[in-house]
Amino acid sequence: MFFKTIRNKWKQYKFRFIPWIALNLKDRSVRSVAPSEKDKLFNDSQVEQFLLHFFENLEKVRQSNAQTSDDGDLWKPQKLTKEEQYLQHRNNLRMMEDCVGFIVERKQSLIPGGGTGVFVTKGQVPKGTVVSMYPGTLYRLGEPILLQSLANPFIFRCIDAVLIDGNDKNISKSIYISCGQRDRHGPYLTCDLSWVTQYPINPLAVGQYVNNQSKLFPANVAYQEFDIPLQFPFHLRKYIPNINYSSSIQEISGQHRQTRVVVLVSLRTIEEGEELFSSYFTVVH
Ligand SMILES: C[S@@+](CC[C@H](N)C(=O)[O-])C[C@H]1O[C@@H](n2cnc3c(N)ncnc32)[C@H](O)[C@@H]1O
Repeated sequence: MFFKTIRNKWKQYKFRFIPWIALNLKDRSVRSVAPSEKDKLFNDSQVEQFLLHFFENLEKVRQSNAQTSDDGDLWKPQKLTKEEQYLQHRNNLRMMEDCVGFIVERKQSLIPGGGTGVFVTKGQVPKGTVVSMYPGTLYRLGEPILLQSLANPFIFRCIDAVLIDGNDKNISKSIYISCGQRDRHGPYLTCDLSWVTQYPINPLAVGQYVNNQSKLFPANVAYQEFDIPLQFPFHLRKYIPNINYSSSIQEISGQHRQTRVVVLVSLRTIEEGEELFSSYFTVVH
């Protein structure tokens, strides 16, 4: 009876972040989304085109920096020294500025006690642009997330109840890396392992640090889900900052499970120096 009540309550729970974050925050203004919109500010093909374009540009930078011609598609970010990771990150930030006209980075939040936030540190973001991605391990209904989720403020909830653990530390980090290693094809990664470090290869993959809006700082970005299609180019999958907790090839059917990504889309023009704020309390009716 008790578990049934909890299960029903959970089914009705519609906010983006799980309950123990809600308890932490004083300002719980809700962003309400009508069913017809399905919370999409951008259509799926626009998100796909954006990601293809951005990842192709990351790939160009990688190829132009490849030290030997025979390393092909080999991707070993975890083998780089801290300094090499930093240089690679700086090159990719420069690419970001050329490619989309702005840069986003993590910095101390403007909210007292708000920890780290995400800022537009260069350029201007036009309304309706992908500014960031929410990285992490994807858990479908029934997959074991309880242990990782305890006191973890980085568990994001998709509209269809898929959970994303975007914590870059402790057990969450170990699980993400081991799922990424499990799903690699020989030397070729199918997700980005670097967002758990200080210097993500994909500079968009910092969306888990975006703080919740307040009266003083209303939301300027909103979350939007997108399932990466199976035909998405294999050589660009190494820039996707998400991985399924269960193997991407389903045991029973042998079918491939799609990878979910969550992008953060600007709700208005965002100027250089502004911090990004979302609504943790988006409710979809
Ligand atoms: C998903 S994390 C965001 C990243 C976080 N700022 C950090 O440094 O790790 C969510 C946590 O950030 C903090 N946070 C987010 N929005 C906030 C706000 N408007 N005011 C105070 N703290 C906030 C709360 O501690 C919350 O549990």
